[in-house]
Amino acid sequence: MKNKFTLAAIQLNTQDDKEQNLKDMERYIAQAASKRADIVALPEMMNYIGKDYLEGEEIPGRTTNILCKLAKKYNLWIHGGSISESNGEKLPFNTTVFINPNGEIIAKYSKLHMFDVELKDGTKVRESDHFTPGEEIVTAQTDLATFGFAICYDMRFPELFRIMALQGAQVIIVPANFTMHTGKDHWEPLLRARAIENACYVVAPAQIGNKSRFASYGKTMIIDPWGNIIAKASDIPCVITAEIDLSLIASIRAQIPSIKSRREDVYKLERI
Ligand SMILES: O=C(O)CNC(=O)[C@H](CS)NC(=O)CCC(=O)C(=O)O
Repeated sequence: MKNKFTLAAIQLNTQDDKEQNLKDMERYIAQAASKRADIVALPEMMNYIGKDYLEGEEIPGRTTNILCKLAKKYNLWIHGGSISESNGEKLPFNTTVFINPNGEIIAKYSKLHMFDVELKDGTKVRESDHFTPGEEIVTAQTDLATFGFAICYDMRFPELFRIMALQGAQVIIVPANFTMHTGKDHWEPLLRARAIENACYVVAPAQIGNKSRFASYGKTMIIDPWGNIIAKASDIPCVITAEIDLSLIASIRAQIPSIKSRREDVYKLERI
């Protein structure tokens, strides 16, 4: 396994023109490849955000087939930020895919926690009216690193990240479409806390721009296991990159053994 590799995160302003969104995704993946990225990650709902909800795509399907071709063309890993995944007669899942450089989908994750809120700024969202929550915690061991997967609102649930860290996750990818109202106060502290408490990298590709339901906060960022923000996007659609050095994880965990010194004997949480 390489100890160091280059990770790119894409910030998008996805709107309700799916054809344009797919073109934008392709353009920014090409840009990430030109920056010699080994892996590129895209934001939540990367192919469509509109006032109504698209019906879901099969996986594999049109959007993921495009990503698989691009992964092979550019010989890189692609973490496909989420799309609406069809679920038979039921509401679709909000699902991300993880694609290897051979263009194969090796993992997929459906968002566990549904964003059902009424915010002081008037933002009212009921994600559970439009999506079915996932049922599984997903990590993937690869020759690059061991990755963990979450989506957006999931980042408010530290137990999910702790379980993925205990399952060996070294880099946790959290595609998002955060609201401006919550993002201005919570985005950075939540992401940095998940990185610090688990001594792992956290990568958050985000949506930016005004959308039909709420304005998106943006601030795509890559955070190291110490909690330093090692790359952060301007408020435009763009690609940011950072070098991932997995040896940092071991050195930080040797200094601060917060994972090892957990009091499982006291917590008695059946799941962990
Ligand atoms: O609805 C769509 O089009 C795509 N899905 C989203 O944008 C989701 C659900 S509305 N957004 C969030 O979960 C924001 C979480 C957030 O902002 C927080 O936790 O503070």
